[in-house]
Amino acid sequence: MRLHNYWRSSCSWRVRIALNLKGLAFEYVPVHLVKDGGAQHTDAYRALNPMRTVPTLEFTHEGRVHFLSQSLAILEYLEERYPSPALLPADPLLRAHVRMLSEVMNSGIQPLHNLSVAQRVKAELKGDDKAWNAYWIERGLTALQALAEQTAGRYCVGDEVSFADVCLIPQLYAARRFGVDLSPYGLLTRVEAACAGLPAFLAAHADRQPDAVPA
Ligand SMILES: N[C@@H](CCC(=O)N[C@@H](CS)C(=O)NCC(=O)O)C(=O)O
Repeated sequence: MRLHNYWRSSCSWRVRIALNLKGLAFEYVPVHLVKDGGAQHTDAYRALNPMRTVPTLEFTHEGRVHFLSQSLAILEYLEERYPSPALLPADPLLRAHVRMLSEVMNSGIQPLHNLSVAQRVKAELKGDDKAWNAYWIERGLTALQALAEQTAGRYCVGDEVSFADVCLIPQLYAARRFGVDLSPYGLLTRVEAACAGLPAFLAAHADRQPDAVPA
């Protein structure tokens, strides 16, 4: 498998964690989102992913090369193809809770602070992109924590790592990056601390990737 991704892209990071948790080796293919206007906008990359976003997972299945994008679709594919260890609970209701929390981040937070959105807020609307990002992240994390209170154990849903935790860790990194005060989010940062020591999470961390830029 080859993962076309970027070190501090939260969506890429989700897939790196899931691949690591499932023990799946992958080749790291960096896609620089900023340098020279962004490699995601090149014809070569658009042929793999017309949405011009990372991640894209490239792999061969039954003799054909596939390019799968949309991080949650990739997580679902990995879960079905490589079910152990499970990243969704067996119980249908708890699975729905995991998906609900994941979607809060996937469709309710990340798209609003995505690079191309923030770039337009700044360039076209002459707005404060950092304040814009922080606003949507805070609003989303407040909802996320209230929702997670229904199910949290050691992790977001019970005591097993799930998609929700896989989405949470990069989301909190992005929150800090945009100056969000995480002190009101005790439940979320407690789950983050529980994940932090797990090897799969450690290896997937943005700062440890080959294309990471030291602070
Ligand atoms: N829903 C997509 C979102 C992908 C996405 O927005 N990726 C960001 C990085 S986290 C990106 O590539 N942004 C590039 C840009 O906005 O130009 C997914 O989950 O994969």
